[in-house]
Amino acid sequence: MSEAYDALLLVSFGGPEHPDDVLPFLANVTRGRGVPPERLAEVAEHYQHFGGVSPINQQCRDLLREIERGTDLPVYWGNRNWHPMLADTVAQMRDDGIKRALAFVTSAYGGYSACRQYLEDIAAARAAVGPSAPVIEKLRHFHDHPGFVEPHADAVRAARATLPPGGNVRVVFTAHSIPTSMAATAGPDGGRYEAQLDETAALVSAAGAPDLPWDLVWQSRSGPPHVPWLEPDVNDHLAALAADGVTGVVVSPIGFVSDHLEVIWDLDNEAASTAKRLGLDYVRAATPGTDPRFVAMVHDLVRERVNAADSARRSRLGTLPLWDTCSLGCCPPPRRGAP
Ligand SMILES: CC1=C(CCC(=O)O)c2cc3nc(cc4[nH]c(cc5[nH]c(cc1n2)c(C)c5CCC(=O)O)c(CCC(=O)O)c4C)C(CCC(=O)O)=C3C
Ligand SMILES: [Fe+2]
Repeated sequence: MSEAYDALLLVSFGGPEHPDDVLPFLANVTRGRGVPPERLAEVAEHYQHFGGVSPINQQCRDLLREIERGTDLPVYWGNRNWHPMLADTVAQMRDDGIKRALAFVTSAYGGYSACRQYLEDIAAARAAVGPSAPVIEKLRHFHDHPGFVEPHADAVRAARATLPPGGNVRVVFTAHSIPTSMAATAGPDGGRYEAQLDETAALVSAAGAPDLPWDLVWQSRSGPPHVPWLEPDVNDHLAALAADGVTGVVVSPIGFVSDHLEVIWDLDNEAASTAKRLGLDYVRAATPGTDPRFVAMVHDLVRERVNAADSARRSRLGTLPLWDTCSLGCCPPPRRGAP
């Protein structure tokens, strides 16, 4: 497909696949991040509720298989926090003679957790492999690519159709909350994580349920209680909607690309119970997963990067500035322990 690049690398978060993996996985995720032990114990229980198996790795295997069907490039897969670990994958790529790869990261947005941390982990994996490690270039943010927006929009439409007819229905878009200090440093001028999510929400709403009002709220808050994170939390928001006379909600997790643990626990379990307690009709819209349009998007992003001409005409629905390569100082991590 291209002479400039000789491999494609799928990079994801990673998740445990055995009860014994849960604690070491959580240690990898939270190393040096100031997450209180009470929160970790609580999250460990969420994983143990599913037998210690997060669905995310299998979802990556499924996506990998579908991506491989559409390209002649060898496709590799490495995670930030659990096996297959990026450093092992990059070592394998080196052994296979790979010189220059493109990386597709399973996060559509900018910001420290959503983008830069992946760049840092790719850099750390390359450093661990040494000077013979392949060059690895991350593909751009895809928050407004039709291959991401359209599957979310169809899912909203399909989910809505399962609610009882009539009623006062709202679409509630969710994404992973982040510390407000991290939100402030996201992107070249700050606020980019929220701005991109707001653009995605508007696009999904316009395509999937243009007649319904919508909100963008946050889920899966972590960190110590005294550190402010983006609000409102989805559960608090459902209570506010119920108090306002809303009778039903379609919850669409546009912050994510697959139905991993943050979706099946924090939404299908927690938010769904909150809605039940409030007497709200509740349905959760699916994520792209292996939707053929989402898989085709990956190939489109590769094509766009390989052909400079295509970079000038990106396949996209929004208007926020986009770039191929993040600048070095973009999205600095929030200072920890700062007053
Ligand atoms: C922006 C963002 C995304 C979306 C972008 C992307 O997709 O990358 C995301 C995705 C995910 N987050 C995930 C899991 C976890 N996130 C945690 C903790 C944290 N997430 C944060 C942010 C994000 N997280 C932050 C700021 C923290 C605090 C600690 C820190 O500053 O880093 C913790 C620690 C325990 C806790 O929740 O406190 C866990 C277990 C899984 C895997 C699910 C599975 O296993 O199926 C996925 C896809
Ligand atoms: Fe997370």
